[in-house]
Amino acid sequence: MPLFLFLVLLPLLVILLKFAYSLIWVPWKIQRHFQRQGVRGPGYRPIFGNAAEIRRLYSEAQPKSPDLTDNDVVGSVTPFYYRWSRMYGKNFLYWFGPKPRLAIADPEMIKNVLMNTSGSFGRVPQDPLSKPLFAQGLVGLDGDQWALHRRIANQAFSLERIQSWVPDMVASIMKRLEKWEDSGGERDEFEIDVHKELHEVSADVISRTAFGSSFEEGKRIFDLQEEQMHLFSKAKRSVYIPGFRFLPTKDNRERWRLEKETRESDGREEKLGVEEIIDECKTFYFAGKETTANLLTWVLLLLAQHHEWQTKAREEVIRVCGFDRLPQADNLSDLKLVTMIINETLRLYPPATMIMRQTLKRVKLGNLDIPAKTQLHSALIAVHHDPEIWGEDANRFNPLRFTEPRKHIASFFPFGLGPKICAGQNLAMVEAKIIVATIIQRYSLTLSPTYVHSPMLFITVQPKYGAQILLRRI
Ligand code: HEM
Repeated sequence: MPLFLFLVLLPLLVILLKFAYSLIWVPWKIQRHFQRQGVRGPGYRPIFGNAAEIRRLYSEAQPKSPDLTDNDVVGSVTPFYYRWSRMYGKNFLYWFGPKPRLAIADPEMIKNVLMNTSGSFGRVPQDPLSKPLFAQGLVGLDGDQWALHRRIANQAFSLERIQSWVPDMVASIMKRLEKWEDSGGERDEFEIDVHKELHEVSADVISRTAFGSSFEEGKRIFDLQEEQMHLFSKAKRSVYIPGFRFLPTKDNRERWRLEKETRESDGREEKLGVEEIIDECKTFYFAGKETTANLLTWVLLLLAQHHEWQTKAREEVIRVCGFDRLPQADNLSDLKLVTMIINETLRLYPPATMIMRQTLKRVKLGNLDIPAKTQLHSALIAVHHDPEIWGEDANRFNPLRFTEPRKHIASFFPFGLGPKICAGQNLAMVEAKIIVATIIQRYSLTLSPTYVHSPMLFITVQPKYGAQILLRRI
Protein backbone atom coordinates (compact mmCIF):
# COMPACT_ATOMS: atom_id res chain seq x y z
CA MET A 1 0.00 0.00 0.00
CA PRO A 2 1.46 3.34 -0.94
CA LEU A 3 2.58 5.28 2.11
CA PHE A 4 0.29 8.24 1.54
CA LEU A 5 -2.80 5.99 1.41
CA PHE A 6 -1.73 4.46 4.71
CA LEU A 7 -1.28 7.93 6.19
CA VAL A 8 -4.80 8.90 5.11
CA LEU A 9 -6.47 5.69 6.27
CA LEU A 10 -4.77 5.46 9.65
CA PRO A 11 -6.40 8.57 11.17
CA LEU A 12 -9.75 7.49 9.73
CA LEU A 13 -9.37 4.10 11.36
CA VAL A 14 -8.44 5.72 14.71
CA ILE A 15 -11.51 7.95 14.54
CA LEU A 16 -13.70 4.97 13.69
CA LEU A 17 -12.31 2.94 16.58
CA LYS A 18 -12.77 5.84 19.02
CA PHE A 19 -16.30 6.25 17.77
CA ALA A 20 -17.08 2.54 18.16
CA TYR A 21 -15.45 2.52 21.62
CA SER A 22 -17.38 5.43 23.12
CA LEU A 23 -20.69 5.01 21.29
CA ILE A 24 -20.96 1.21 21.26
CA TRP A 25 -18.49 -0.56 23.53
CA VAL A 26 -18.75 1.68 26.64
CA PRO A 27 -22.59 1.87 26.65
CA TRP A 28 -22.78 -1.90 26.09
CA LYS A 29 -20.42 -2.48 29.03
CA ILE A 30 -22.43 -0.17 31.30
CA GLN A 31 -25.67 -1.83 30.28
CA ARG A 32 -24.19 -5.26 31.12
CA HIS A 33 -22.95 -3.90 34.45
CA PHE A 34 -26.49 -2.85 35.41
CA GLN A 35 -28.13 -5.99 34.00
CA ARG A 36 -25.91 -8.11 36.22
CA GLN A 37 -27.33 -6.20 39.20
CA GLY A 38 -30.91 -6.82 38.07
CA VAL A 39 -31.50 -3.34 36.60
CA ARG A 40 -33.19 -3.56 33.24
CA GLY A 41 -34.43 -1.00 30.76
CA PRO A 42 -35.28 -0.23 27.17
CA GLY A 43 -31.90 -1.21 25.65
CA TYR A 44 -29.29 1.19 24.28
CA ARG A 45 -29.60 2.39 20.67
CA PRO A 46 -26.33 3.70 19.23
CA ILE A 47 -25.74 7.45 19.24
CA PHE A 48 -29.24 8.69 20.15
CA GLY A 49 -30.06 6.22 22.93
CA ASN A 50 -33.80 6.14 23.66
CA ALA A 51 -34.47 9.75 22.65
CA ALA A 52 -36.66 8.76 19.69
CA GLU A 53 -38.85 6.49 21.87
CA ILE A 54 -39.14 9.22 24.49
CA ARG A 55 -40.30 11.67 21.80
CA ARG A 56 -42.76 9.15 20.40
CA LEU A 57 -44.22 8.37 23.82
CA TYR A 58 -44.70 12.10 24.47
CA SER A 59 -46.46 12.57 21.15
CA GLU A 60 -48.73 9.57 21.82
CA ALA A 61 -49.66 10.72 25.33
CA GLN A 62 -53.03 12.34 24.67
CA PRO A 63 -54.12 13.42 28.09
CA LYS A 64 -57.66 14.58 27.56
CA SER A 65 -59.57 13.04 30.38
CA PRO A 66 -63.28 13.67 30.64
CA ASP A 67 -62.91 12.73 34.32
CA LEU A 68 -62.03 15.91 36.14
CA THR A 69 -61.19 14.06 39.30
CA ASP A 70 -58.49 12.13 37.47
CA ASN A 71 -55.27 13.20 39.11
CA ASP A 72 -53.43 10.17 37.77
CA VAL A 73 -51.09 12.33 35.72
CA VAL A 74 -47.78 10.44 35.74
CA GLY A 75 -48.62 8.78 32.40
CA SER A 76 -49.47 12.04 30.68
CA VAL A 77 -46.64 14.23 31.94
CA THR A 78 -43.83 11.64 32.01
CA PRO A 79 -45.11 8.93 29.64
CA PHE A 80 -41.69 7.30 29.20
CA TYR A 81 -41.23 6.89 32.98
CA TYR A 82 -44.76 5.53 33.25
CA ARG A 83 -44.26 2.98 30.44
CA TRP A 84 -40.80 1.78 31.42
CA SER A 85 -41.38 1.64 35.18
CA ARG A 86 -44.29 -0.69 34.51
CA MET A 87 -42.16 -2.86 32.24
CA TYR A 88 -38.87 -2.87 34.16
CA GLY A 89 -39.66 -1.81 37.73
CA LYS A 90 -39.26 1.48 39.63
CA ASN A 91 -35.50 1.64 39.05
CA PHE A 92 -34.54 1.20 35.43
CA LEU A 93 -31.81 2.24 33.04
CA TYR A 94 -32.48 4.27 29.93
CA TRP A 95 -30.27 6.23 27.56
CA PHE A 96 -30.14 9.84 26.63
CA GLY A 97 -27.78 9.72 23.68
CA PRO A 98 -24.80 7.64 24.82
CA LYS A 99 -25.33 8.79 28.44
CA PRO A 100 -26.80 6.25 30.86
CA ARG A 101 -29.68 7.48 33.01
CA LEU A 102 -30.79 5.55 36.04
CA ALA A 103 -34.37 6.35 37.05
CA ILE A 104 -34.88 5.99 40.80
CA ALA A 105 -38.11 6.20 42.76
CA ASP A 106 -37.10 4.80 46.13
CA PRO A 107 -37.25 7.63 48.72
CA GLU A 108 -34.21 6.34 50.62
CA MET A 109 -32.09 6.32 47.45
CA ILE A 110 -33.35 9.77 46.45
CA LYS A 111 -32.53 11.14 49.90
CA ASN A 112 -29.03 9.70 49.68
CA VAL A 113 -28.47 11.40 46.34
CA LEU A 114 -29.98 14.82 46.98
CA MET A 115 -28.80 15.24 50.57
CA ASN A 116 -25.32 13.94 50.00
CA THR A 117 -22.61 16.51 50.67
CA SER A 118 -19.54 14.34 50.11
CA GLY A 119 -19.04 15.43 46.51
CA SER A 120 -20.15 12.10 45.02
CA PHE A 121 -22.99 13.70 43.05
CA GLY A 122 -23.03 16.82 40.93
CA ARG A 123 -25.29 18.54 38.49
CA VAL A 124 -25.75 17.07 35.05
CA PRO A 125 -23.91 19.50 32.76
CA GLN A 126 -26.44 21.97 31.46
CA ASP A 127 -27.68 21.49 27.94
CA PRO A 128 -26.20 24.55 26.17
CA LEU A 129 -29.62 25.10 24.59
CA SER A 130 -31.08 25.81 28.04
CA LYS A 131 -28.59 28.59 28.72
CA PRO A 132 -30.63 31.36 27.16
CA LEU A 133 -33.47 30.38 29.49
CA PHE A 134 -31.83 29.70 32.83
CA ALA A 135 -28.57 31.37 31.82
CA GLN A 136 -25.56 30.57 33.96
CA GLY A 137 -27.44 31.25 37.18
CA LEU A 138 -27.76 29.10 40.30
CA VAL A 139 -29.73 26.40 38.52
CA GLY A 140 -26.74 25.66 36.30
CA LEU A 141 -23.81 26.18 38.68
CA ASP A 142 -21.88 23.76 40.83
CA GLY A 143 -18.94 23.75 43.24
CA ASP A 144 -17.50 26.96 44.71
CA GLN A 145 -19.26 29.21 42.23
CA TRP A 146 -22.61 27.70 43.17
CA ALA A 147 -21.83 28.05 46.92
CA LEU A 148 -21.06 31.76 46.52
CA HIS A 149 -24.20 32.50 44.48
CA ARG A 150 -26.28 30.41 46.86
CA ARG A 151 -25.09 32.33 49.96
CA ILE A 152 -26.14 35.56 48.29
CA ALA A 153 -29.50 34.11 47.20
CA ASN A 154 -30.17 32.83 50.73
CA GLN A 155 -29.69 36.33 52.12
CA ALA A 156 -31.79 37.89 49.36
CA PHE A 157 -34.62 35.40 49.96
CA SER A 158 -34.51 35.10 53.76
CA LEU A 159 -37.88 34.59 55.43
CA GLU A 160 -37.59 37.99 57.12
CA ARG A 161 -37.12 39.73 53.80
CA ILE A 162 -39.95 37.77 52.20
CA GLN A 163 -42.27 38.78 55.01
CA SER A 164 -41.43 42.42 54.30
CA TRP A 165 -42.63 41.82 50.71
CA VAL A 166 -46.10 40.71 51.83
CA PRO A 167 -47.68 44.16 51.16
CA ASP A 168 -46.24 44.09 47.62
CA MET A 169 -47.69 40.64 47.01
CA VAL A 170 -51.07 41.71 48.37
CA ALA A 171 -50.94 44.79 46.11
CA SER A 172 -50.25 42.58 43.08
CA ILE A 173 -53.20 40.28 43.64
CA MET A 174 -55.54 43.14 44.57
CA LYS A 175 -54.66 44.95 41.36
CA ARG A 176 -55.48 41.82 39.40
CA LEU A 177 -58.79 41.32 41.23
CA GLU A 178 -59.80 44.85 40.27
CA LYS A 179 -59.19 43.88 36.66
CA TRP A 180 -61.34 40.77 37.11
CA GLU A 181 -64.07 42.88 38.67
CA ASP A 182 -64.01 45.19 35.64
CA SER A 183 -64.21 42.29 33.22
CA GLY A 184 -67.04 40.70 35.26
CA GLY A 185 -69.06 43.93 35.06
CA GLU A 186 -72.54 43.61 36.57
CA ARG A 187 -72.69 39.83 36.20
CA ASP A 188 -72.87 37.72 39.38
CA GLU A 189 -70.79 35.02 37.80
CA PHE A 190 -68.05 35.34 35.20
CA GLU A 191 -65.40 33.15 33.62
CA ILE A 192 -61.65 33.72 33.93
CA ASP A 193 -58.80 31.67 32.47
CA VAL A 194 -56.81 31.72 35.70
CA HIS A 195 -53.80 30.04 34.09
CA LYS A 196 -52.94 33.07 32.01
CA GLU A 197 -53.95 35.52 34.73
CA LEU A 198 -51.89 33.85 37.45
CA HIS A 199 -48.80 33.88 35.25
CA GLU A 200 -49.12 37.63 35.08
CA VAL A 201 -49.74 37.96 38.84
CA SER A 202 -46.74 35.78 39.59
CA ALA A 203 -44.62 37.73 37.12
CA ASP A 204 -45.73 40.94 38.81
CA VAL A 205 -44.81 39.57 42.26
CA ILE A 206 -41.29 38.57 41.24
CA SER A 207 -40.81 41.86 39.39
CA ARG A 208 -41.95 43.95 42.38
CA THR A 209 -40.23 41.95 45.11
CA ALA A 210 -36.94 40.87 43.59
CA PHE A 211 -36.52 43.61 41.01
CA GLY A 212 -38.47 46.57 42.39
CA SER A 213 -40.35 46.94 39.09
CA SER A 214 -43.69 45.53 37.85
CA PHE A 215 -45.12 43.04 35.38
CA GLU A 216 -45.61 45.81 32.83
CA GLU A 217 -41.94 46.81 33.04
CA GLY A 218 -40.70 43.22 33.01
CA LYS A 219 -43.18 42.13 30.32
CA ARG A 220 -40.68 42.21 27.47
CA ILE A 221 -38.34 39.85 29.36
CA PHE A 222 -41.18 37.47 30.23
CA ASP A 223 -42.34 37.42 26.59
CA LEU A 224 -38.82 36.67 25.39
CA GLN A 225 -38.44 33.93 28.00
CA GLU A 226 -41.74 32.41 26.92
CA GLU A 227 -40.45 32.16 23.35
CA GLN A 228 -37.20 30.62 24.62
CA MET A 229 -39.29 28.07 26.57
CA HIS A 230 -40.88 26.85 23.33
CA LEU A 231 -37.50 26.40 21.69
CA PHE A 232 -35.98 24.76 24.77
CA SER A 233 -38.91 22.41 25.26
CA LYS A 234 -38.60 21.29 21.64
CA ALA A 235 -34.84 20.77 21.97
CA LYS A 236 -35.08 19.00 25.34
CA ARG A 237 -36.65 15.89 23.83
CA SER A 238 -33.81 15.49 21.35
CA VAL A 239 -30.26 14.51 22.11
CA TYR A 240 -27.93 17.48 22.13
CA ILE A 241 -25.29 17.20 19.40
CA PRO A 242 -22.13 19.17 20.24
CA GLY A 243 -21.65 22.16 17.97
CA PHE A 244 -25.17 21.95 16.58
CA ARG A 245 -26.23 25.13 18.35
CA PHE A 246 -23.72 27.12 16.29
CA LEU A 247 -25.32 26.13 12.97
CA PRO A 248 -27.62 28.80 11.56
CA THR A 249 -30.77 26.62 11.65
CA LYS A 250 -34.15 28.36 11.92
CA ASP A 251 -34.48 27.55 15.66
CA ASN A 252 -30.90 28.56 16.42
CA ARG A 253 -31.24 31.90 14.66
CA GLU A 254 -34.41 32.54 16.65
CA ARG A 255 -32.60 31.56 19.87
CA TRP A 256 -29.74 33.99 19.17
CA ARG A 257 -32.14 36.84 18.45
CA LEU A 258 -34.11 36.25 21.68
CA GLU A 259 -30.95 35.97 23.75
CA LYS A 260 -29.62 39.25 22.39
CA GLU A 261 -32.88 41.03 23.07
CA THR A 262 -33.21 39.62 26.61
CA ARG A 263 -29.71 40.83 27.49
CA GLU A 264 -30.51 44.25 26.14
CA SER A 265 -33.74 44.32 28.16
CA ASP A 266 -31.75 43.40 31.26
CA GLY A 267 -29.20 46.00 30.27
CA ARG A 268 -29.84 48.33 33.17
CA GLU A 269 -27.86 45.85 35.30
CA GLU A 270 -24.94 46.04 32.93
CA LYS A 271 -23.83 49.27 34.46
CA LEU A 272 -22.72 47.11 37.42
CA GLY A 273 -20.49 45.40 34.92
CA VAL A 274 -21.50 41.99 36.24
CA GLU A 275 -22.56 39.41 33.68
CA GLU A 276 -23.37 37.02 36.50
CA ILE A 277 -26.01 39.35 37.84
CA ILE A 278 -27.79 39.34 34.50
CA ASP A 279 -27.63 35.55 34.47
CA GLU A 280 -29.01 35.31 37.99
CA CYS A 281 -31.80 37.78 37.09
CA LYS A 282 -32.85 35.53 34.22
CA THR A 283 -32.88 32.51 36.51
CA PHE A 284 -35.02 34.25 39.08
CA TYR A 285 -37.37 35.82 36.55
CA PHE A 286 -37.96 32.39 35.08
CA ALA A 287 -37.94 30.22 38.24
CA GLY A 288 -39.95 32.81 40.15
CA LYS A 289 -42.76 33.03 37.66
CA GLU A 290 -43.35 29.69 35.96
CA THR A 291 -43.39 27.36 38.94
CA THR A 292 -45.50 29.47 41.28
CA ALA A 293 -48.00 30.42 38.57
CA ASN A 294 -48.59 26.78 37.70
CA LEU A 295 -48.88 25.76 41.34
CA LEU A 296 -51.53 28.47 41.87
CA THR A 297 -53.40 27.41 38.73
CA TRP A 298 -53.68 23.81 39.98
CA VAL A 299 -54.73 24.93 43.48
CA LEU A 300 -57.62 26.94 42.03
CA LEU A 301 -58.59 24.15 39.64
CA LEU A 302 -58.66 21.62 42.46
CA LEU A 303 -60.66 23.93 44.73
CA ALA A 304 -63.09 24.68 41.90
CA GLN A 305 -63.60 20.95 41.62
CA HIS A 306 -63.73 20.12 45.34
CA HIS A 307 -66.28 22.47 46.87
CA GLU A 308 -66.11 20.81 50.27
CA TRP A 309 -62.43 21.79 50.63
CA GLN A 310 -63.05 25.20 49.15
CA THR A 311 -65.73 25.91 51.79
CA LYS A 312 -63.51 24.69 54.62
CA ALA A 313 -60.58 26.76 53.37
CA ARG A 314 -62.76 29.87 53.05
CA GLU A 315 -64.02 29.37 56.61
CA GLU A 316 -60.42 29.26 57.78
CA VAL A 317 -59.46 32.42 55.86
CA ILE A 318 -62.44 34.29 57.31
CA ARG A 319 -61.63 33.03 60.80
CA VAL A 320 -58.01 34.22 60.47
CA CYS A 321 -58.38 37.40 58.37
CA GLY A 322 -62.04 38.33 58.76
CA PHE A 323 -64.38 38.98 55.82
CA ASP A 324 -62.44 41.72 54.11
CA ARG A 325 -59.09 42.22 55.83
CA LEU A 326 -56.11 41.27 53.72
CA PRO A 327 -53.67 38.53 54.74
CA GLN A 328 -50.65 39.78 56.67
CA ALA A 329 -47.19 38.41 57.31
CA ASP A 330 -48.03 37.53 60.92
CA ASN A 331 -51.21 35.59 60.26
CA LEU A 332 -50.06 33.46 57.33
CA SER A 333 -48.92 30.67 59.63
CA ASP A 334 -52.50 30.38 60.95
CA LEU A 335 -53.71 29.37 57.48
CA LYS A 336 -53.14 25.72 58.25
CA LEU A 337 -55.71 24.16 55.92
CA VAL A 338 -54.74 26.51 53.08
CA THR A 339 -51.15 25.32 53.55
CA MET A 340 -52.26 21.67 53.47
CA ILE A 341 -54.23 22.34 50.27
CA ILE A 342 -51.16 23.90 48.67
CA ASN A 343 -49.03 20.94 49.74
CA GLU A 344 -51.55 18.42 48.44
CA THR A 345 -51.55 20.29 45.13
CA LEU A 346 -47.74 20.22 45.05
CA ARG A 347 -47.94 16.49 45.64
CA LEU A 348 -50.37 15.77 42.81
CA TYR A 349 -49.21 18.44 40.33
CA PRO A 350 -45.58 19.23 41.22
CA PRO A 351 -44.22 21.90 38.83
CA ALA A 352 -40.93 19.94 38.50
CA THR A 353 -41.45 16.27 37.61
CA MET A 354 -37.88 15.08 38.16
CA ILE A 355 -34.56 16.17 39.64
CA MET A 356 -31.35 15.24 37.86
CA ARG A 357 -27.86 14.63 39.23
CA GLN A 358 -24.87 12.63 38.02
CA THR A 359 -22.34 10.50 39.84
CA LEU A 360 -18.94 12.18 39.89
CA LYS A 361 -17.25 8.94 40.95
CA ARG A 362 -18.20 5.31 41.33
CA VAL A 363 -20.73 5.10 44.17
CA LYS A 364 -22.78 2.59 46.10
CA LEU A 365 -26.46 3.51 46.26
CA GLY A 366 -28.68 1.09 48.16
CA ASN A 367 -27.34 -2.22 46.91
CA LEU A 368 -26.42 -0.84 43.49
CA ASP A 369 -22.88 -0.23 42.32
CA ILE A 370 -23.09 2.81 40.04
CA PRO A 371 -20.25 3.86 37.73
CA ALA A 372 -19.03 7.45 37.50
CA LYS A 373 -20.86 9.74 35.09
CA THR A 374 -24.19 7.92 35.40
CA GLN A 375 -27.06 10.37 35.34
CA LEU A 376 -29.60 9.88 38.13
CA HIS A 377 -33.22 10.74 37.44
CA SER A 378 -35.08 11.15 40.76
CA ALA A 379 -38.66 10.48 39.70
CA LEU A 380 -40.30 13.13 41.88
CA ILE A 381 -43.81 12.94 40.40
CA ALA A 382 -43.83 9.13 40.49
CA VAL A 383 -42.91 9.14 44.20
CA HIS A 384 -45.66 11.70 44.88
CA HIS A 385 -48.24 9.37 43.26
CA ASP A 386 -46.87 6.06 44.55
CA PRO A 387 -49.65 3.96 46.19
CA GLU A 388 -47.01 2.14 48.27
CA ILE A 389 -46.24 5.48 49.93
CA TRP A 390 -49.57 7.31 49.80
CA GLY A 391 -52.03 4.41 49.88
CA GLU A 392 -54.45 3.02 47.32
CA ASP A 393 -56.13 6.41 46.98
CA ALA A 394 -52.80 8.10 46.10
CA ASN A 395 -54.39 9.95 43.17
CA ARG A 396 -57.22 11.39 45.27
CA PHE A 397 -57.08 15.02 46.39
CA ASN A 398 -57.06 14.83 50.17
CA PRO A 399 -55.30 17.71 51.96
CA LEU A 400 -55.70 15.95 55.32
CA ARG A 401 -52.77 13.71 54.38
CA PHE A 402 -50.62 16.58 55.52
CA THR A 403 -51.88 16.43 59.12
CA GLU A 404 -49.75 13.30 59.51
CA PRO A 405 -45.95 13.60 59.71
CA ARG A 406 -44.23 12.62 56.47
CA LYS A 407 -43.42 8.89 56.31
CA HIS A 408 -40.07 9.64 54.70
CA ILE A 409 -38.31 12.92 54.05
CA ALA A 410 -38.13 12.07 50.33
CA SER A 411 -41.74 10.95 50.01
CA PHE A 412 -42.72 14.57 49.31
CA PHE A 413 -40.08 16.91 47.89
CA PRO A 414 -41.62 19.36 45.40
CA PHE A 415 -38.82 21.86 46.11
CA GLY A 416 -36.03 19.29 46.12
CA LEU A 417 -33.98 18.36 49.18
CA GLY A 418 -30.58 19.04 50.67
CA PRO A 419 -28.16 21.86 49.88
CA LYS A 420 -29.63 22.60 46.43
CA ILE A 421 -33.22 22.79 47.65
CA CYS A 422 -35.18 25.54 45.88
CA ALA A 423 -33.89 28.99 46.82
CA GLY A 424 -37.35 30.48 46.32
CA GLN A 425 -39.32 27.97 48.39
CA ASN A 426 -40.33 30.45 51.12
CA LEU A 427 -41.26 33.11 48.59
CA ALA A 428 -43.38 30.63 46.62
CA MET A 429 -45.23 29.38 49.72
CA VAL A 430 -45.90 32.85 51.13
CA GLU A 431 -47.04 34.09 47.72
CA ALA A 432 -49.29 31.07 47.19
CA LYS A 433 -50.96 31.44 50.60
CA ILE A 434 -51.64 35.14 50.06
CA ILE A 435 -53.06 34.71 46.58
CA VAL A 436 -55.23 31.68 47.39
CA ALA A 437 -56.55 33.27 50.60
CA THR A 438 -57.36 36.59 48.90
CA ILE A 439 -59.22 34.93 46.03
CA ILE A 440 -61.32 32.47 48.04
CA GLN A 441 -62.16 35.16 50.59
CA ARG A 442 -63.93 37.09 47.79
CA TYR A 443 -65.11 34.50 45.25
CA SER A 444 -66.58 31.05 45.13
CA LEU A 445 -65.02 28.98 42.36
CA THR A 446 -66.57 26.39 40.03
CA LEU A 447 -65.01 24.66 37.03
CA SER A 448 -66.29 26.09 33.78
CA PRO A 449 -67.89 23.62 31.32
CA THR A 450 -65.28 24.86 28.83
CA TYR A 451 -62.40 23.49 30.92
CA VAL A 452 -60.68 20.42 29.42
CA HIS A 453 -58.59 18.40 31.85
CA SER A 454 -55.31 17.79 30.04
CA PRO A 455 -52.20 18.12 32.21
CA MET A 456 -49.03 18.31 30.14
CA LEU A 457 -45.35 18.93 30.66
CA PHE A 458 -44.11 22.15 29.14
CA ILE A 459 -40.95 22.55 31.24
CA THR A 460 -43.34 22.54 34.23
CA VAL A 461 -46.67 20.70 34.66
CA GLN A 462 -49.51 22.80 33.30
CA PRO A 463 -53.05 22.52 31.92
CA LYS A 464 -52.79 22.25 28.14
CA TYR A 465 -55.99 24.13 27.29
CA GLY A 466 -55.95 26.73 30.07
CA ALA A 467 -57.85 26.78 33.36
CA GLN A 468 -61.29 28.27 32.86
CA ILE A 469 -63.03 28.89 36.18
CA LEU A 470 -66.37 30.52 36.96
CA LEU A 471 -66.08 33.11 39.72
CA ARG A 472 -69.08 34.16 41.81
CA ARG A 473 -68.78 37.09 44.23
CA ILE A 474 -69.37 36.20 47.87
C1 HEM B 1 -44.02 26.30 43.53
C2 HEM B 1 -42.92 26.93 43.30
C3 HEM B 1 -41.58 26.29 43.09
C4 HEM B 1 -41.22 24.97 42.98
C5 HEM B 1 -42.12 23.74 43.06
C6 HEM B 1 -39.78 24.94 42.79
C7 HEM B 1 -39.06 23.77 42.65
C8 HEM B 1 -37.68 23.75 42.53
C9 HEM B 1 -36.91 22.54 42.38
C10 HEM B 1 -37.48 21.12 42.33
C11 HEM B 1 -35.62 22.90 42.31
C12 HEM B 1 -34.43 21.97 42.05
C13 HEM B 1 -33.76 21.53 43.31
C14 HEM B 1 -32.60 20.60 43.00
O1 HEM B 1 -31.98 20.66 41.95
O2 HEM B 1 -32.34 19.78 43.87
C15 HEM B 1 -35.55 24.33 42.40
C16 HEM B 1 -34.40 25.07 42.37
C17 HEM B 1 -34.37 26.44 42.37
N1 HEM B 1 -35.45 27.30 42.47
FE1 HEM B 1 -37.37 26.79 42.70
N2 HEM B 1 -39.32 26.22 42.78
C18 HEM B 1 -40.37 27.08 42.97
C19 HEM B 1 -40.33 28.46 43.04
C20 HEM B 1 -39.20 29.22 42.95
C21 HEM B 1 -39.15 30.65 43.07
C22 HEM B 1 -40.35 31.55 43.39
C23 HEM B 1 -37.84 31.01 42.89
C24 HEM B 1 -37.19 32.36 42.92
C25 HEM B 1 -37.73 33.49 43.05
C26 HEM B 1 -37.08 29.80 42.68
C27 HEM B 1 -35.72 29.75 42.47
C28 HEM B 1 -34.98 28.58 42.41
C29 HEM B 1 -33.54 28.56 42.28
C30 HEM B 1 -32.64 29.78 42.18
C31 HEM B 1 -33.16 27.22 42.27
C32 HEM B 1 -31.74 26.66 42.19
C33 HEM B 1 -31.25 26.43 43.61
C34 HEM B 1 -29.83 25.91 43.70
O3 HEM B 1 -29.42 25.15 42.85
O4 HEM B 1 -29.15 26.28 44.65
N3 HEM B 1 -37.93 28.73 42.72
N4 HEM B 1 -36.84 24.83 42.54
